[in-house]
Amino acid sequence: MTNETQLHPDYSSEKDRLEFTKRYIDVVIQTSQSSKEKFKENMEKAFGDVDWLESSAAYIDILTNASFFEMSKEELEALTKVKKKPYFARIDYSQKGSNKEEKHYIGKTSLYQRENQEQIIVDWRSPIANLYYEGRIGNVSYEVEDEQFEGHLSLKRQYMIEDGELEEIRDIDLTTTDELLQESLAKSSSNRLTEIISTIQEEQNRIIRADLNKSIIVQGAAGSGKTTIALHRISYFIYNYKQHFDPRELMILAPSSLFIDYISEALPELGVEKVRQTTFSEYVMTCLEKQLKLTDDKKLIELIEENEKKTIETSWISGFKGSKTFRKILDTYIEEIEKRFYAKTDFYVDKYRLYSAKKYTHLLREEYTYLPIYRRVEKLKGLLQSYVRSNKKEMVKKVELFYDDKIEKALYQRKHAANRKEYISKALDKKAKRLEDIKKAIRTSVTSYMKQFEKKNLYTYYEELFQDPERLVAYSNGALSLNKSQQLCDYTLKIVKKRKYEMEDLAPLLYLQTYLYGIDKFYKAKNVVIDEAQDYSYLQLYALKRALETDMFTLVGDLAQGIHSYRGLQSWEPVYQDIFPRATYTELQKSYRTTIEIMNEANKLLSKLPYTFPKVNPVVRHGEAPKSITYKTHKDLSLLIEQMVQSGREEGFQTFAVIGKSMVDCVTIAKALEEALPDKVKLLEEQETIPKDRIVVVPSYLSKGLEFDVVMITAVNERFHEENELDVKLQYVAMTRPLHRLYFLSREANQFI
Ligand SMILES: Nc1ncnc2c1ncn2[C@@H]1O[C@H](COP(=O)(O)OP(=O)(O)OP(=O)(O)O)[C@@H](O)[C@H]1O
Repeated sequence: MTNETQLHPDYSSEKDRLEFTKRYIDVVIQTSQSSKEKFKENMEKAFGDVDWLESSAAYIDILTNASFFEMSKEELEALTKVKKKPYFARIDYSQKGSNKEEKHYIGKTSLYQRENQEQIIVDWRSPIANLYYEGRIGNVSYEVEDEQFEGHLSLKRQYMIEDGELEEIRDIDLTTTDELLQESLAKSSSNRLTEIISTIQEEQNRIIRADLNKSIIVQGAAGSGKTTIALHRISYFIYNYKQHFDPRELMILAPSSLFIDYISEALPELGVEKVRQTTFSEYVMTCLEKQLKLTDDKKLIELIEENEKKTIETSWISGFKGSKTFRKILDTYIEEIEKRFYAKTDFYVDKYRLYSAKKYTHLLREEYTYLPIYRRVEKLKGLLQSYVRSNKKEMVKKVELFYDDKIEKALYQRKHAANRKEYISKALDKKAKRLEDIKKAIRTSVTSYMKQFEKKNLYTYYEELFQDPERLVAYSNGALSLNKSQQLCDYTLKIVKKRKYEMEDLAPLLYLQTYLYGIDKFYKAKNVVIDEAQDYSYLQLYALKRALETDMFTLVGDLAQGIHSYRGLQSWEPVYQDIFPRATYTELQKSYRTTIEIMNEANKLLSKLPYTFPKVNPVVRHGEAPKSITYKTHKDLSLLIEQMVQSGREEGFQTFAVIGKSMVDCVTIAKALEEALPDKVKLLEEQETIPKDRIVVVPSYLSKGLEFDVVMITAVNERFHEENELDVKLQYVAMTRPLHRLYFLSREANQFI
């Protein structure tokens, strides 16, 4: 604790307040574990020795009122977690027209008295806490459910509380630079995702709190806090909609399991651990209720290594299958499939016409369009069955009456006994036969009527789509040449015939499933957060929106890091113009991760990309400039890395990564390092957890989204080429991973851009 803090005029009262809050939390936790009756006793035990509370209105209220702490299990768990740091800020606010100044202590979770609504800790997600993030000292306003409140903000104060002890008090106003942010950024990279609540910046706060009923698209520079914001927005959503939404109705789509592992550390702290976390491919398979055999998604790697001519020649197919043109092809295909379900004949039971083909088709194409095709057919089948059921008796009766009438007439009219007997006996036989026929027709007519319609599964439909290149050209309205169509069909059929699929087939499959068979309600999340959204194709996003029947999406991404752009997005425009027209589009240019020196170098690469991005602004934090070092042998390289890690550790850094362009280079590096430093190195492949205590070796394309204190971009045999867009992006991604230090290690000087 600094002397300055102790000299702060409010030091003593703030210390008391913290003490009070901590003890209070203890009592609530203790009492909830025993019984409510014990509450008063616990309170007296906890506060019996203090006199500074005697006059506190809150304390008196508490004593007379034990019912306030009926908390849910979740609330109690949240409280237990924050005990050592119950709040991080305070604002003093007075409502317009009132001269009463309210002190609000802001923390990760709230604690309040149910009876008089007086809050001991205000949740950072509550409306009034917005003043901490947005409000300047002076006249301010905030909104609660569309109602505007005006007032005056006289104090914004931050606290550093470590292990339950008040370390520092800082009053902030317009002129003070946000020191807490600076300090938070200077820390080493363990557990950082969780620690930003106190330092969320205004532009980030606006995104977190943006209208939850609308989608939002964020183009954010590397390190601008996209992942962090996305997670906090979920937390904010849960807080605001806890009455209406189950957290399981929210879904985070992450780029890989590795990434899920990385963010899941942050989730419990934010109270969002119950949210569904999955990847796009896993989610599609859930919706299809089938574990598909996916081919290895090696295209990117092959493009990086440039050793697969075939991949380069066919990579347009990946892009095409995610395009708007392909969506139109699917739409036409679906329309064509729908037509196959138009009825050709009227529906008869025996000789009775119960339903006309015209009416049937009308229902199918006009009335039931809210249902997927196969469900419409099911519904119509049910409708025919109910017609049969309700006409059954009458049809049987008609037959009976017809024969009974004949028999009766014969009884009176036929004079000759033998003749009459024979006639009646035949009539009875006929009647029995007709009744049998009609009963059989009643049982079978619906099934046999439905036989005119095809019954195929999704995978057959998908395969059939590629069986006729000419038809595809027609469906595409000429956008696809016959030549290309042939190439597309040959390429796809070769795989799907074996019932295998590529990553790029998943969106079309999801789309067809949605329109042909439908998606089970249970799988439909109502609100979706997508990180690294730039790697999604138009069709992936479109299909998701249709499948989930919601447009409440939070999309965060960075086109400059779009290393999958051969199949992903080239621009956000089609997303906000076409898919989510209600969306708000925002750009974040400020980067919090790294130092000015590192960001300046990374910015130089941005200008080599075919986009017009403004330069990324690093938050004012200086560090060492990136260094380039050449080495000769593998042994030299591992020595070099070892030294850097060693000196980094001495400076207090904890996480170290060696990033190579390709996996091939990484394997070489990892081998060399492993020899020098056995058991201290980890080569990171997809689907793995990141060990904190090891030097991580990771290929550039897998390092996206991750961060480390120290990064050593290393080239053995690979080179990053300036004229290759993918290479520029890969190097940019790698360069924006470090928090504090960046080194370039290569055998020759020209291996980096
Ligand atoms: N307001 C903030 N206060 C403190 N730290 C912050 C803040 N915003 C972001 N950070 C930190 O900056 C780093 C980058 O954040 P994050 O990983 O969310 O960025 P990103 O935009 O997803 O980056 P990338 O695109 O490179 O994956 C993290 O360490 C995060 O904790």
